[in-house]
Amino acid sequence: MTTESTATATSTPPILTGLQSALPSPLLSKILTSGILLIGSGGIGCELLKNLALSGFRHVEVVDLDTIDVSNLNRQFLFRARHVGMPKCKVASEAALAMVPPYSSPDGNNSNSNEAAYIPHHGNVLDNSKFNVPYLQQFALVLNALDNITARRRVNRLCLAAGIPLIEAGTAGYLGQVTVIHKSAGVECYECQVKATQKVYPICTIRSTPSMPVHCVVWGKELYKLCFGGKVEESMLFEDEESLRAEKEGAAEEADAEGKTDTEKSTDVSTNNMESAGEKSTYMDQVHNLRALMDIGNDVPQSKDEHHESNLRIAAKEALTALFATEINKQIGMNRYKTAEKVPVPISSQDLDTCTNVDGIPPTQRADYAPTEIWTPADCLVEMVSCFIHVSNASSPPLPEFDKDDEMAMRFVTAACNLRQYVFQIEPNQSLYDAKGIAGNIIPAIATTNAIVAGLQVLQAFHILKCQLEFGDNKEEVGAGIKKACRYTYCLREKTRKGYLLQPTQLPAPNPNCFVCRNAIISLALNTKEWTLEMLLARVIKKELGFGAPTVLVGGDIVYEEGDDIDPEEYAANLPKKLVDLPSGGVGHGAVFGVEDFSQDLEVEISVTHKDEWFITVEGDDGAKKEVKPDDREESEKFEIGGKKPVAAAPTKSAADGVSSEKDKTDSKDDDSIEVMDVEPVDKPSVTDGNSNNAADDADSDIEVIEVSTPRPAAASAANGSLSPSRVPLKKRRLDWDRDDQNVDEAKKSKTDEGVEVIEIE
Ligand SMILES: Nc1ncnc2c1ncn2[C@@H]1O[C@H](COP(=O)(O)OP(=O)(O)OP(=O)(O)O)[C@@H](O)[C@H]1O
Ligand SMILES: [Zn+2]
Repeated sequence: MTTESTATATSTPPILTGLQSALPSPLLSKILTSGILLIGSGGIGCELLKNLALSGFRHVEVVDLDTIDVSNLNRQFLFRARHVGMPKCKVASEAALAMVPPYSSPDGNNSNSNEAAYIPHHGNVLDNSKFNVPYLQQFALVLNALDNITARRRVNRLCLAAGIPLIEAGTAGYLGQVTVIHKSAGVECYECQVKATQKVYPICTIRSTPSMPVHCVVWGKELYKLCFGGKVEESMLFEDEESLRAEKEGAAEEADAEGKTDTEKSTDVSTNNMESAGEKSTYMDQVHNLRALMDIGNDVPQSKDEHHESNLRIAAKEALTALFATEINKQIGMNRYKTAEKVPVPISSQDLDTCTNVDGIPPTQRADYAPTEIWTPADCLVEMVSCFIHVSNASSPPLPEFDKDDEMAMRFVTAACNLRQYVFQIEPNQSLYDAKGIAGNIIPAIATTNAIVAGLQVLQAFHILKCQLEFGDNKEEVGAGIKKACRYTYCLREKTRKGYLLQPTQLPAPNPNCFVCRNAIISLALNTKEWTLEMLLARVIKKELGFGAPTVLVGGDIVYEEGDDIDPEEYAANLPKKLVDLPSGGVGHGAVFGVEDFSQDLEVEISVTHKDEWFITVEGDDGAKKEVKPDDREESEKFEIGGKKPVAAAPTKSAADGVSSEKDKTDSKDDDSIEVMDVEPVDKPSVTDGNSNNAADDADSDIEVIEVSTPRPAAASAANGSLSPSRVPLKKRRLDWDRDDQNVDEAKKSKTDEGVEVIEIE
């Protein structure tokens, strides 16, 4: 646990007076006493913290693993330039705490219980030693403001196991969605739906501690701008003397305001940022030098002599050494990467030496070059140097902005991205082809969408608290209340037929085949004679199914176990064994084995189909699928989750179609995948009146359920890997005051007064 921020009531609370008139007093009392856990203090998280503070919440804990980067400042508005490098959760908690209205109870009692505490935890929510079921059970509810599937999955499972409601949200550009997940409400969980295949990456900031390839592609694009851009200051990696000075002054003021002594200021490095505030990065001077040698931004063009190329190589080596070694070492020394999954490893000096090796051939100029190959660190460096030389020799300047269709830009970004991946040990490395796919799908994050979504989350929090207030410890009733009151709301890009951009729908029922919330048996097809237990654990049980510390049981006997108190050697002998050769009868065709994870309170059974022939299947113009050729992927990629249950005889190849869909599924479950469905304006849905959904009728008089004729959701279902984009709601609702457009304003006003969750956005 890091530092705790507290504030006490002082005088008449002006904002709380406003809250007192806006919220019913029992709800306000509940808000004042409820503990809230927020996971993620980035784009959505900052908005949420501000909303929570201004709504009067006084007990909030915030988990985030990242530190503040310059690129966060444009919309993560709780952060200032002087905070760069500090933990996001700490700065955000302190900024939000300052917004909490002071509170004095009606009897004038300013006791300690009225003290507000916003507690930051600079850590990874995947860390089971801290963020586990008992920890979550302290809170009334959990709010997610995350940006990746792995963490969302983890919080989903923890909340289900702890029986704590989770308000999940995500945005992708203009699209967003919010929903409520709660075990006793009997509603869909985060993992109930298979994700669609289209991916976009709604990012416009740089992760200081990257964890996914997309973070490194974004960084590579900014490095392109820094090295080749017409306006170097537009790169998120740029820093100038002025902002450094402001940063230093800000940090000093902050330390003074906190009453820190000089000794504290000099020693309090990890939390206060004093030591690094205003300190120049190690690469900026070298980059300026390199730009000058390439004649970028020079007032007077450089004259180039016969030493020019070797000077350029030396400058390139200095800049790349600063970027991929010196700066990394400096940040490691300042404990900046303490939440990284693996300790970063600077690029070796041996590799960096290749920058000045005139014989080095860039991978893209080799005879056997293929855009799908993965470059080594040395390849990446040679490729980057060749880009610098290319630009320096070109008759016209490079494109000022990265363009994925510009060949040099793509080579440069692929190499830069991979070098950063090597440093942070992020897999899988990206071929030029892969990196292009990611680079082309990065869309800007939009602050307004984050703000709208965070507002909706807090309104859902009010509903949950009201249910907890009304039904107390009666879990079933609280669950039923949540199911009735809460909404799955889509934030659309196109207005609905009646002109609304928010579309609330009933919380969907769980998928009966969900192994997470419905304990459904998972079917798994793979080659049981080729797969080892080790492959199964890494590729399927951990990566695909998200188990953290699995125990594997075959025939009721443990064949593998992980955990803090387990000796890793105990089951090591089983790891290289083929599945069919495992003890207790092995895992062959038709076998059912168990996997448990006590950290997530999760137990599943996996039913296995042996399959040894895999084919690539394509869909013809007529929609029919046909197998075109044997699948030559690595063995560990040839498996299928879901699909057909095992049959008595070994299946023929036609018994296990869907190789292509298997590939799609694998793709779509990448941690960094983000799916957005096409956005369709809601045009004239066919209203089958009279069939309006009962729950909505009796739950909310303000919502009417109408049926839509097509299986396509009228709403956009979006989010950064967040909710259930492929879900196709059969029902669609609209506000009843929407029925008569002329009365919308009046009706909206009256509903707003009641604090309904549907807002019209002009
Ligand atoms: N495993 C994790 N543990 C703790 N924090 C995490 C974890 N994974 C992601 N986060 C944090 O979640 C936050 C997500 O915020 P981020 O700004 O990237 O996305 P966002 O809130 O969807 O907004 P935007 O899309 O506008 O960027 C980041 O600050 C990140 O550090
Ligand atoms: Zn589920």
